[in-house]
Amino acid sequence: SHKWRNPTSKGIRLPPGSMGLPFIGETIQFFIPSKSLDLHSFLKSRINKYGPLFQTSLVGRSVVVSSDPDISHFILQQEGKLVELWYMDSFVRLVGLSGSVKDGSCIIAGSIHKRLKKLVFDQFGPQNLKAKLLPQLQEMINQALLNWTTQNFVELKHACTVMIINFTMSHLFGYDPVKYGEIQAEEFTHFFEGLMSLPLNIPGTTYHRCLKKQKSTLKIMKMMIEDRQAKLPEERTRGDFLELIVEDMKNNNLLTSDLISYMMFGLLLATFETISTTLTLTVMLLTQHPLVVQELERENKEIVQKRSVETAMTWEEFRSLTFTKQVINEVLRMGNFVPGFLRRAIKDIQIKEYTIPEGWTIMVVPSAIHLNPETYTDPFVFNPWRWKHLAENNVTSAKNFIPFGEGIRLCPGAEFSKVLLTLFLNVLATKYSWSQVKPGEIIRAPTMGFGKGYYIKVAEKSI
Ligand code: HEM
Repeated sequence: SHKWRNPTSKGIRLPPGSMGLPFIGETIQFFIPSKSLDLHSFLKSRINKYGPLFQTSLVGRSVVVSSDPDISHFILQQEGKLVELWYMDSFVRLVGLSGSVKDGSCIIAGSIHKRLKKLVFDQFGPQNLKAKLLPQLQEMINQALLNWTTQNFVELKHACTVMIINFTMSHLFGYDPVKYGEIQAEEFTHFFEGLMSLPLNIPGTTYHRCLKKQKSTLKIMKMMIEDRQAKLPEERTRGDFLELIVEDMKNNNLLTSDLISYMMFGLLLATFETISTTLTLTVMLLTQHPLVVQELERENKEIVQKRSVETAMTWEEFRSLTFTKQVINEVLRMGNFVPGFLRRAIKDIQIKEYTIPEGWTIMVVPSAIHLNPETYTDPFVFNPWRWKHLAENNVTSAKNFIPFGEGIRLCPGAEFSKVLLTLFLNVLATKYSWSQVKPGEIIRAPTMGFGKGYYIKVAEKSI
């Protein structure tokens, strides 16, 4: 480890670990693709060697990695006090979270953060889900699946991406393709890989393509906002997300159309990437576990036997899909789609005998928590039934299951995501059958991807 980097002169003790090579640090090891759901080898080897809290150096930054449930819980509770949100520079630039890209800091903080978060909660939270989104999501899922049966095969992540982008744009943002042109959702399929690629803004690179797509989408979003502002009095009936925002903009001049267009773009990204990845992994795992599919069918039969199959599912019926939700929990536990939650220490932080110096990056890794054999017996076995047992024995406290984060930065799309995933699973497993065109491949680098794609053929189930 490099002495010049370690402020040991202050007499503080840093967590164990190695800073690797000058400047590059251990970045290369961190980005080496791993092809399983197991803990990434970068983490595994370091946790074995140094314990659950260790130091490293990534993309030119000094980082402390936490894989300990209690330390992670503590850190995630310190937002605004000892830590603040921090994302990698290339990510920040593309998502547009930041006005000042130089130090990667995020300006959506404090009172603006609170306000925007409330807006997102209002739109994506339980109340609106129950009142409005549940039937809309069912329609989206039914239409998409029916459409997939007409195709020779679908690449699942791509197909889900298109489904979700079209839904978010039309139902939440009130997008009108006649007015603004087709959204070209398929161009977003590799957007996230672009975020994680080298930030070289040269024509031909993935990063350049992403920036271009971002720019054109932001322009459309800004037009949508301004058009809606102009029409507000007579169009106050849609009750969609854009209407809520535009109402709020009237009373707060910090909420400019530039800021809001960035936020909408960020929301779009947050929605499609996480959910399409989760859905793809879900189908992959179900294909390997036919007993789970049988149980999903059994649960559905029990619930719908009281009514015609064609009627939409009610909120009460939805709530009683206990096993289906256990499957989703199990996929979220094993999937770990967000490889690390990033924070920056705004003060020196004392943790046991160690100090995390001010300015350092802290990465909380949920995978280490979700794959901990002390909490989850045989953590690499896909076993949705374990959740019944876990609930009965009160094993999983909030600290041991954090797929949506924790604290002030808790994902405001958590309920929405769970409803969408549960509904999709219900419809797929009960009305459709599918076969793999070829086995899928899971690649973590460190975010999850599916290599050349996961291709399936979908057919309606003969009843
Ligand atoms: C399976 C689906 C999803 C997963 C696993 C997920 C996961 C997460 C996690 C772990 C965080 C916290 C990150 C941190 O603390 O650094 C987060 C934040 C966030 N998520 Fe999600 N998310 C999902 C879907 C969604 C959806 C559908 C939306 C759309 C509303 C959304 C919007 C957001 C936003 C706006 C934040 C930032 C919150 C803040 O900074 O306060 N997410 N998500």
